[in-house]
This record gives sequence, structure tokens and C-alpha cells, in this order.
Amino acid sequence: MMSHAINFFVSSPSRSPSNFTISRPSVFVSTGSLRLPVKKSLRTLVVKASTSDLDESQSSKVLVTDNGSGGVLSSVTQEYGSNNVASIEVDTVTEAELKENGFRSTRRTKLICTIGPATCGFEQLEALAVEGMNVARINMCHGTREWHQMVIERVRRLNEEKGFAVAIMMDTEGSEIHMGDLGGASSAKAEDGEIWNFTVRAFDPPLPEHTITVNYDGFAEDVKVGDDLLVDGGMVRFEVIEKIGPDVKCLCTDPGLLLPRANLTFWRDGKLVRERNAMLPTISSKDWLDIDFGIAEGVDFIAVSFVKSAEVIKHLKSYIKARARDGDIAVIAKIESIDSLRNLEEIIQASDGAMVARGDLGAQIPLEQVPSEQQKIVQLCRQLNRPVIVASQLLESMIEYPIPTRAEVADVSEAVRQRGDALMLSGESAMGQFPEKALTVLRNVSLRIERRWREQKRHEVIELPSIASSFSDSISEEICNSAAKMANNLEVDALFVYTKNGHMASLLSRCRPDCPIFAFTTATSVRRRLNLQWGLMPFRLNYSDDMESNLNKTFSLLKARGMIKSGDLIIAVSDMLQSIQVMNVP
Ligand SMILES: Nc1ncnc2c1ncn2[C@@H]1O[C@H](COP(=O)(O)OP(=O)(O)O)[C@@H](O)[C@H]1O
Ligand SMILES: C=C(OP(=O)(O)O)C(=O)O
Ligand SMILES: [K+]
Ligand SMILES: [Mg+2]
Repeated sequence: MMSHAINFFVSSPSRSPSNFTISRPSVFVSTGSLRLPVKKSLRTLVVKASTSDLDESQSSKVLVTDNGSGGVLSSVTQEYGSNNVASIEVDTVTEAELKENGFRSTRRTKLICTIGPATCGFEQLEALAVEGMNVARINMCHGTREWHQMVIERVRRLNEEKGFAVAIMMDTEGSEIHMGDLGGASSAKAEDGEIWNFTVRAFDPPLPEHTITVNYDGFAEDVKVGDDLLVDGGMVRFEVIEKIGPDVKCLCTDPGLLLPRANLTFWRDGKLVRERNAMLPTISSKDWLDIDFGIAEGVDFIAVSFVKSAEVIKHLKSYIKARARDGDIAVIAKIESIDSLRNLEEIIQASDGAMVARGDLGAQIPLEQVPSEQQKIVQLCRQLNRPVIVASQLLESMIEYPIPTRAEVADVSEAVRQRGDALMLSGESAMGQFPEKALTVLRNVSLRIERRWREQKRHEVIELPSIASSFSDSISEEICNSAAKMANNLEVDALFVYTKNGHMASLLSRCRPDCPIFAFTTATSVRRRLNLQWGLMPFRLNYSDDMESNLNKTFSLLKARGMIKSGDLIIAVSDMLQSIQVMNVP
């Protein structure tokens, strides 16, 4: 096997992070930068750095180098050696895509579908999985817990029986002001000049005519005569004309369709009114019950609606940590309120990912401000290494029509061009007439824009600041930045990353390299979570700390399935013994 390797080995518990010893005097390495060996004959470079940042298990390993024959590292710890199962788990869609399109043309942008009445059947879910759904989202605003449980069970069964790896995202209801459920009706039409009663009283269905219940008890007190009441950011508009106890009489000034649980905002003198509703808890008591349900069901992501501050994210993360069996559930902060924009950086920092939830965001800030906020959030997430989802109205017209508008295609293209990690369908897949067609549009636009980007060799100039919080993390970061750059310059076919908790994989994804990233992880839950990140193809594989045997095992398993072939050029990095290796598949 032709192999070039750069290995960083960290051993002594001294405190100084800059204390490196170099085993080969011909190569220079200093903190934060490395020079590649120039002489062809030098195949393995070993760098010893001293730090206390790494855990004990790493310090206890023995490093053996074998420069001439391409050997890499061997370890005295053989914790995985005995139970190596000779199998590799990858989803059928990735496998088919690789075989069909080759390495380069696989899709990098991930796709999320909100599941609703239009897509909750087993065959409908399967059709979405075949079309490339990476994550199924269930929105706790709608449907019963039994219904959500059924969807989760079907997705899990689909994964098991048909070899998909669709992850599940649960989206909380949150407690911003919204309408009730229209007494069971699927919609209601508000006509120009009609008087509607918005009330905080509870009714048993059916509701009296022209009545809308409101979930927020302080509503009738907080609104004033003359306020504008906007449904869904202005899809329907009312003016408050009279207040009578718990009832608020409103005149319809812009007619339209009222949908169950639609968002309500009220405006005074052109400004959004956020009186006591700003004090509503981000996670309501109902949300906590839903979160308990999500934990019990082992969902992969919890998306938190109307996040206002980093505290709530931290609180939820520690709640999950104390309760979730299978390690982690990733917490996604939905950026959809003025408060979340104000505290953007600390919210993203505290969370495991963010969603640009343009639906509610567009009801709280002027619409013309939404695109620039989107760009800012996508860029910040990239800098802070958090996956980011662009959501809402991407293909809204496809709820009713089989093709999108030109403007929608342009919007999707822009989100892909910004290199967000994932695109999300809402109503298009939950209750639209053409869920699969909408997903196909997202997939085709993603593939097209990604390819164009690579062909133009437009490697971005976006500054990726260092985010490491320990010296060991700095090494991982430098390795990933270098490996991604090498992958582009050497035009390798794929990056391989052996990553137990997914961190190294996310650092590679952050660099948005030209080639796909094969991420090998030992845990099924990590594998499902990596599904959300740009360019990552997650595989589950049992492996050891011996990189050479890992590589050989991976090559033979992937070759046997026709996913790689002899001569393919790859770069491999690992978070067990920090190294970069460049090699041809034997
Ligand atoms: N579980 C469900 N049951 C019934 N309808 C649903 C469900 N999930 C979503 N929908 C429908 O799809 C629409 C779009 O979904 P989504 O964007 O997630 O919610 P919202 O419109 O409340 O922001 C919803 O307004 C609702 O009509
Ligand atoms: C994704 C969003 O949240 P939800 O669909 O839950 O309102 C949004 O507001 O854009
Ligand atoms: K929600
Ligand atoms: Mg929302």
C-alpha cells in the first residue's frame, strides 16, 4: 500500500502546549502549523507534543513507526480487537448514490422532511427515504403523541427493514401566541370587512361562528384598540376594534385562509408588541412532557422553538444528559424571534445546531431583512462549527402545484450556495399534494449548485476562526483544516475520518471540501446524528486503535460492496491517534 502519513502523538503530562519534540530532524513542526515532508522517501512523520489536554487512555499508548514499509501505528491497547465484527453499516441510498454517480457527484446538502398527514404512511415514508430524506421532522404543534409515536416507529422500522438511516427530529411547540385548532376544521376563510372574535375563553367544539381561540391568557389585556393583528406574518390581517373582557373583536382588513394553530403577532405604530408574552417560557409545561416523550423514544434531535437565550439551551442539554439512555440527543436552536437574533452568538455556541426558521422569523422582523439574517446565521454556524438548517417556504407553492416557482428555485439555490448543512420542507411534505416531487426538486437543485461550485473551483474565502478549547482540540482542528486543503489540492476521491464521537467529522465538514467525507463511527446514535451535516456520509463500523488494520478492514469491506475500487486516492484522518494519511486504495 502506498501511504504517506503525518501523525501527532501526545504523551507527557507537562502543561506547556508548545513543548514539541520531533522525532525526525528534517521536518519542522510548530504549534498550529505543519510543513509536509518534502522527500518522497519519508512516509511517516511522527510528532510528539506534550500537553495535559488529552485523556489518560491516549497517553498510555505506544507509538511504533515503520517508515519504509508503510506501517502506521500499533497500540498496546486492543480494546476493540476481540469483538471486531466484519461488517459495515451504510444506508442503501448512500450506497446506491456512490455506485451510480461516483464519489464526486454525491449530494452534500442534507434534506429534512416534516412528516404530516400527507407522508405518515409506511410507503410514503419509504418513498421519501428513497428520494433522499436524511431527517424526518415531527412538529409537536400538530397531531397527538400517539400519532408521533406511530411515525417514529415507522421510521425506525424502515431503517431496520430497508437499510435506511433516517434520523428523527422532534420540534417543540413553544409558547408564543398562536390560534387554537379551529374546533377541528382544517381551515377557515376570513373575508374582508368581517368581524371575528379572538378570545381567551375555552370552548368545546364546535366553536361559535367567526370565533378564534388564542392560547395566551394575557392576550385580551395586552392588545389595544387600533392594534394590527397579523396571522402568519400577514397572510390574514385584522384590526382590533373593541375589547370586551376575554373577547377581542377584530375587523378583517386583509382577507385570507386561517389555518389551525397559526402564529399571531400584534403590531402598534409599526412595531411588534411583545409585552408580557416576552415572559412566556421558551419550554412550556406541555413542551417538557413532549421532551420526556422524545427522550423515551430516543429521537436524534430536539429542535427548540422560539429560543430567546442560551440559558434555556444549556438547561435542556443538562436535562437530557441526566436522562437520555443512549448518550446524547442533539439540541437545535430555532432562530425565529427578535430575542434569538439579539443573543445569536451565545445561543448558537450553547446549542448543537441551529435552524433559520424563516416562517416565524418573517413574522417578527421585516421580510426584507430575512435574507441577510439567514446569511448571517449560516455563516456564524459555520464559523462556530454548528450544523445549520434553512427552513420554511422553500417550495411553498408545491403544496398545491407539481412544479415550483422560478423564485423558489432561486431561493433554494441560494441556500445551497451559502453552504448551509440542510434544507427543510414543512407544509410541502407534511400536508402538500406533491411531497416526493418537492424533495426531488431540493435534491436536484442541491446537486446542480454543488457541482457548479466545484467546477468553478471557487473555494471560499470565509475565515474559519480557531474554535478549539484545548490543545488536543487545536491539533484536531489543524489536522482537519490541512486534510481538507490537501484533499482539494490533490483532488483526492474521498476523505475518510475515523471518529468516535463525531467531532473530527464535523471539523472536516466545516471545511466544505470538494470530495465527500466518509465518516466511520462505532455508535449508531452518532451515525444518525452525522446525517445532518454537510458532506458527511456516516458509516457504522467496529474498529480498533490500529489505523492500519482499520484502513485495511474498511477498504476490503467497501470494495466488497463496490463502493470504492483499487487505485482510488483517499486521505484518512483519525481522532484516536491524530494523523493524516494519503494513500491509494490497494
Ligand atoms: N402532525 C401533523 N398533523 C397534522 N397536520 C400537520 C402535522 N404536521 C404538520 N401539519 C400541517 O403542515 C403544516 C406545515 O407544517 P409546519 O410548518 O411544521 O407547521 P406550522 O405551519 O405550524 O409552522 C401545518 O400548518 C399543518 O397544517
Ligand atoms: C420552522 C419553523 O417553525 P414552525 O414550523 O414550528 O413554526 C418556522 O417558523 O419557520
Ligand atoms: K414547532
Ligand atoms: Mg416557527
